[in-house]
Amino acid sequence: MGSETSLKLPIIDFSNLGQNPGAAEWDLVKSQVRKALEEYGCFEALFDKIPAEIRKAIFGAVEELFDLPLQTKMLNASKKPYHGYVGQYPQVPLFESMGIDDATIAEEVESMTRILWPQGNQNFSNTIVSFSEQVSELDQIVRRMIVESLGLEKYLDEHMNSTNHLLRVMKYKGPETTETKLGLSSHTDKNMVTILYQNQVDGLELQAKDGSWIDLKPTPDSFVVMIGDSLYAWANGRLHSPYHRVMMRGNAARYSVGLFSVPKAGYIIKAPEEMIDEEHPLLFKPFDHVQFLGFYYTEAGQRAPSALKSYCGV
Ligand SMILES: O=C(O)CCC(=O)C(=O)O
Ligand SMILES: [Fe+2]
Repeated sequence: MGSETSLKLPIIDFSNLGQNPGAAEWDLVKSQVRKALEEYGCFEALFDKIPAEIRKAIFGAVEELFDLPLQTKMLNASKKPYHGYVGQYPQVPLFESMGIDDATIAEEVESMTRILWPQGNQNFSNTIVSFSEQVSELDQIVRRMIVESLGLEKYLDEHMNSTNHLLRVMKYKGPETTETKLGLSSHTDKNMVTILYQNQVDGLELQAKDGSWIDLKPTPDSFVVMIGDSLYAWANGRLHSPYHRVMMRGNAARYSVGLFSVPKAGYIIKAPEEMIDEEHPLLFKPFDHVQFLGFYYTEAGQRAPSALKSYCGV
């Protein structure tokens, strides 16, 4: 199971898309997205609409945040798991992260910013909001392509309105030994779609369907797009939600930023009837993502090989 592989993730170029679903380029990219998500549940996306200043500024903002004293960061301790500050976990000592709910909404980000910088930090909140807005455009393009390729157009608005955007920023210290050390344990994401952007320190690994681990080495221009369990359930298993982990080497710190489209509390995730037939019997009973997360963070949920299956598998 633990073997390395020379498999490479597909790289999909979104740079030449007009805002024009139905054009030839749109359909071509859509078919690449579908294929990559069936096979890997993940791909690298080239998306040049995000200006270089914002790409650069985001890591400045992230470093500034993690450089705050621990007590300050802990002021934003999480109400929901992984939504606020997380760090100093004995099982993943190199890892810390901060979640920013509704990261595309300026007032929400500003009020969270004031917790950390009572005197305000407009530069920080502006950077977070612009980055999140730009990346959420890629999230919307990808999800629209998914909905179309599954033939679920009539659910497009419902699907798009069913989520909020959570931005999580992550820091992994370098282990500063010659050994490779665990940065973040293997898991599947529980949300709909995750889009990751990293500084140039690699470490993210993705498990292919054959069990081998692919080292991701995204270029400075690319984003890693990944499917979570909620979309896997909605598509009734047609798209893969991959296990992934972070393994750290060397001295340099790795910074990454993830935009997570997260189903709203109270929204029931239910595979549309179009997804169910003799070849594709229903995999999961309808569920509320927030309640599912509640189960995931219990001991039984953490132990289960697939928390979603244990929670609501048919
Ligand atoms: O840091 C990364 O690249 C991955 C983070 C991750 O998998 C997660 O936050 O769910
Ligand atoms: Fe993840």
